Amino acid sequence: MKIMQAFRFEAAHWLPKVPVEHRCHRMHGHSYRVEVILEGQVDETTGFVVDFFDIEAAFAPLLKRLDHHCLNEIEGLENPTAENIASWIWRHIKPSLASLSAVRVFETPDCWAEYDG
Ligand SMILES: Nc1nc2c(c(=O)[nH]1)N=C([C@H](O)[C@H](O)COP(=O)(O)OP(=O)(O)OP(=O)(O)O)CN2
Ligand SMILES: [Zn+2]
Repeated sequence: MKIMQAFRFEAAHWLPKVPVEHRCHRMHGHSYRVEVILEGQVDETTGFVVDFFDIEAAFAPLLKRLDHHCLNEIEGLENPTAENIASWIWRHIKPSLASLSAVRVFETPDCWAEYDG
């Protein structure tokens, strides 16, 4: 069984590795959506794979670091592409969410990157 919980945050960033003519080389912002996807057996007693409240608790410290910040200033996110944000989130929440299956980061409603370890 798979379950998913979504989170949103607002952040600024710029992409240092693209050519200076690329518009994403300039500082700009996005309304990011993050989908945290878990996979596992449904517990017979609770009916949960994992309690959504536990996912929220695991993600809360990251949300605090990401929301309304400049992503380039966060350690490990110096090149904050959607791909790198997805793997950064994975690295930080996997220790507290063993059944983590994937992290999907939407930079816009039409573009996402997914990391599954
Ligand atoms: N593979 C990736 N490609 C690009 C990434 C990325 O993270 N991974 N990121 C960017 C820029 O961050 C860029 O800002 C993307 O957003 P934006 O240009 O605003 O998106 P749209 O083109 O859909 O926006 P419109 O202004 O509505 O056209 C670029 N590439
Ligand atoms: Zn961008």
